[in-house]
Amino acid sequence: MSETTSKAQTQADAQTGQQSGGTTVEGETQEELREEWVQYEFDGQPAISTRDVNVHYGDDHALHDISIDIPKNSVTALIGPSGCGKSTFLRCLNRMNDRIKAADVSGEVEFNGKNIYDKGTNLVELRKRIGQVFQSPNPFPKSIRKNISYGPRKHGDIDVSLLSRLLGRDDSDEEDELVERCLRQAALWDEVKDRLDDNALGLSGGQQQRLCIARALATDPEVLLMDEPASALDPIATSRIEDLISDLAEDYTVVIVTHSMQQAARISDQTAVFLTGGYLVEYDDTDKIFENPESQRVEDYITGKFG
Ligand SMILES: Nc1ncnc2c1ncn2[C@@H]1O[C@H](COP(=O)(O)OP(=O)(O)OP(=O)(O)O)[C@@H](O)[C@H]1O
Repeated sequence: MSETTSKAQTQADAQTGQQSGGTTVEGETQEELREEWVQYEFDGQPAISTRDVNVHYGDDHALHDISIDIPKNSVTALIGPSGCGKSTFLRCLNRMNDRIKAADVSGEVEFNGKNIYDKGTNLVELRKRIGQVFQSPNPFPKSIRKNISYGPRKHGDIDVSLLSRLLGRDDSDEEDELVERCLRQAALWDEVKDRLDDNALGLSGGQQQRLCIARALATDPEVLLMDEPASALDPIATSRIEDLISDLAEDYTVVIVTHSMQQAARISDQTAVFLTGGYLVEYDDTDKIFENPESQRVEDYITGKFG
């Protein structure tokens, strides 16, 4: 279907009843849905490319043939109604679904020229390069400093100097530099620089979430996956996280699941819209999705007719 006819065809389908009532896409394959919109094109290289990603949880087919290219150094939002597979798809991007026994993933996810689902992929290395920030802030019950340096120390990325070890000291210039860099990148340094050895659990929710972002940055990732990172925060803390995400996109690729269409519109460069049943119904520049989507279903969803 051509670009010019696709929307008209979709609307005609809706009138002839081929559309299945908006919230579901029963009877249509991902391939048929895919014909409703034009392949999203952008300048530059993708950070991640997915090809025909399917996920089953037992008999439940939770994601259908998801194929998208995610541009480097930008924010990609995944939106859609509850249960449409946003988090499942996000977890496919760094194989976090491997931890869910019932999840069966097929298809390819290409990162740095390799399919991350190939045998022999080093999962520790993969998750250092593709970090994750969760819905609720989950700092370790350790000092602010140790929250940042724990991972790099564990992986041997920070060497404690021989002198420090002989003196029984745990600190190092390398650690100090890392802690300051990550806290600055996460816009938290000024608030915590005088209490780096305090327990992180004493920070506010918004500060804890920025600490978790700083912790994710400490392993030197290329991609940050965020699953509703602001949903547990008040509006002021949310706004700080949104500003931070926009700043981070200068150096990192961010993929964010959000329930808030306003948030997706504010901070993302491109948006993928999923609908119930685990189908991708449109993927394009965020402005296009919110101002002139190709798919009638997307228009109905973003104008609040359902979902
Ligand atoms: N661990 C699991 N075991 C079995 N089924 C699961 C599991 N996680 C998700 N599912 C199912 O997969 C489908 C997609 O769920 P997922 O959490 O990915 O959707 P979502 O769009 O992120 O939802 P929400 O917006 O409510 O967080 C749902 O039908 C859900 O019940």
